[in-house]
Amino acid sequence: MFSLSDFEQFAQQSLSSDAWSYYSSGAGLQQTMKDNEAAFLRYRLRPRVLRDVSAADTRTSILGNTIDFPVCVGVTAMHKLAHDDGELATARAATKYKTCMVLGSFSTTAMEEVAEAGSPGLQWLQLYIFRDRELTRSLITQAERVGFKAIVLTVDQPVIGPDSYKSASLPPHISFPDIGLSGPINKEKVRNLIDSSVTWEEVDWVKGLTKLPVVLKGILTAEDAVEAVRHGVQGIIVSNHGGRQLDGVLASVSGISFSLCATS
Ligand SMILES: Cc1cc2nc3c(=O)[nH]c(=O)nc-3n(C[C@H](O)[C@H](O)[C@H](O)COP(=O)(O)O)c2cc1C
Ligand SMILES: CCCCCCC(=O)C(=O)O
Repeated sequence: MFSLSDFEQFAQQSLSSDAWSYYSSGAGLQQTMKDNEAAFLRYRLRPRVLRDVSAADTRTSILGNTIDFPVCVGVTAMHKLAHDDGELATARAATKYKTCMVLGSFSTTAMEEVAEAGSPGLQWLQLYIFRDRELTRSLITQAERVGFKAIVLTVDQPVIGPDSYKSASLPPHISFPDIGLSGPINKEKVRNLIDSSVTWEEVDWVKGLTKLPVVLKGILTAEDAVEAVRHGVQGIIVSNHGGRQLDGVLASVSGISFSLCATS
């Protein structure tokens, strides 16, 4: 396998049809999902010259931690849909290549085990604001305890979109140990966990609960980037959730320039 499309082809052949459709689909007519890729293809780089590249170094730092190259393992739920090793395998790989992994709240492996498998690598926790605020708080406390270095609060998913998993229940081997749900899990039950009434107040609430940096994931507009800065978050991830939530919104990469202009 040489390219992402080789890998994609292999995945399609190896996965169950529900898992493949979960990993590869977008919301609605998938206009935004398709545009994410098309927008990347439209961008062109502006190379600068005469910069002494005799010792090229791809290392960079994110929120004060060094990674070997500027690509991280973004958050995706339910790694055990793809392989029994689930998030343990992803964590090992991220650590091997010295980059950051963002573990999902909907991890199919306990946070503690993922932290151990990825040690001493860099890991962040992705968080939802659950209706159950104690559960939300306990995930933050646990992330601090196991040594995660940031909280990534997903703000573009107050409701899990209807296209997120095709069947009504998840396969029986799928469980969410940190959330206390074991299989077979009903999809509606998962959707009902998330609080759709969240506002910027909850951002302040999360910030008040932890000393870890808080990163907002799912900002697409200049206005919200400015608001995020006003609320004192340490980072934003410009994203449309892979076109999996709202169809018809702008491509993630197009949001980056708006957000950069606004925050600078
Ligand atoms: C299979 C799959 C599962 C995902 N699960 C989550 C999740 O649990 N939480 C989350 O915030 N984003 C989730 N995402 C969205 C990704 O983190 C990411 O936003 C998306 O792949 C697109 O990249 P972009 O953010 O650069 O647009 C998931 C995406 C995919 C493809
Ligand atoms: C039925 C579980 C759905 C979890 C949603 C995770 C997510 O954000 C995604 O895009 O998928």
